[in-house]
Amino acid sequence: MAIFMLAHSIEDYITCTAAQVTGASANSLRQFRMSSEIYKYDDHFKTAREYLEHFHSDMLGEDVDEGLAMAWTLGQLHQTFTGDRDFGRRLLDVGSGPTVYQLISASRVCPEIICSDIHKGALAEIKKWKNGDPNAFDWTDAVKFVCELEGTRWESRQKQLQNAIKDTVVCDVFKENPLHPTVFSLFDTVITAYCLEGACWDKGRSTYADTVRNICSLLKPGGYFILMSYIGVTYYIEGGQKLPESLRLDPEFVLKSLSEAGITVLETSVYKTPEREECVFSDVKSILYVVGKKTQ
Ligand SMILES: C[S@@+](CC[C@H](N)C(=O)[O-])C[C@H]1O[C@@H](n2cnc3c(N)ncnc32)[C@H](O)[C@@H]1O
Repeated sequence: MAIFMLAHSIEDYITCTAAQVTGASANSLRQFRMSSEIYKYDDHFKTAREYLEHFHSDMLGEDVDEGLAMAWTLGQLHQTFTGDRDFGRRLLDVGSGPTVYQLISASRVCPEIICSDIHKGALAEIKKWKNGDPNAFDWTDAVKFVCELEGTRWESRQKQLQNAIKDTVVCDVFKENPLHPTVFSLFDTVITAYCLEGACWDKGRSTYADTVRNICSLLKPGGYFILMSYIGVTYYIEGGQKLPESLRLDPEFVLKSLSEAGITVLETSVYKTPEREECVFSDVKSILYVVGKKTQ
């Protein structure tokens, strides 16, 4: 989990890193499309790896600005996936970014997990980790934390998650079928953590509701939907400027969007972000965690 991201079209992600080589300004190269997979990750971090190092190198520590609440989040996911519900075999994670913490608990019950994101560099980080690459980001602390809750052995659970991640695919939540052109049958469970609010931050509420509908269309009737979202952001900070946010998400609107997309909400929890004098990335107020079931 981490910050909202301000670059939300594929063009934004394809900012050319050649600026460093040629001395040209990044702005003058913004229009230039590279065929390479080395895209700028967002407006704060050049690469997905930099993002990981910033937000997750002390993953169980407290980041008061963004309300990074890893222990709370892992605890919510643990409770969800150790309950009585049958989450099926096949799970899709939408907007995975370069992270896998959100899938640790799920991997105990769902043996086939597909990770998806618009950013290929983020997916490449997941692939490295799945393949046991020695340069992959280290998720051991998160895995150990969940294993303490489960009473399981972390080495075998880490392997279980690595084996469960079957593929990483490009997705775009703005498409009616976000996984197009890749074809999958409908999923038993869909998770999305901190993706839609970032993707839609300047696009308004009706676009947000469309993205909720788009990703819920990938879920089987009777399947489960798990969402984590930042709430109450009124601005993002970029280059020292406060950029007004267009969604102003509150739990009521998020839940209404889910309901309009055919999801019956079963459980919600809220984590309140600690008060702080100055915000670094945004003025996020809380985190909403939702478990729902597709009924239509
Ligand atoms: C804040 S990160 C969250 C990553 C991860 N889920 C987590 O919990 O840390 C948001 C992710 O949404 C992805 N994203 C942004 N716009 C998107 C879009 N239109 N379609 C799919 N993913 C998108 C970004 O590339 C980024 O990896």
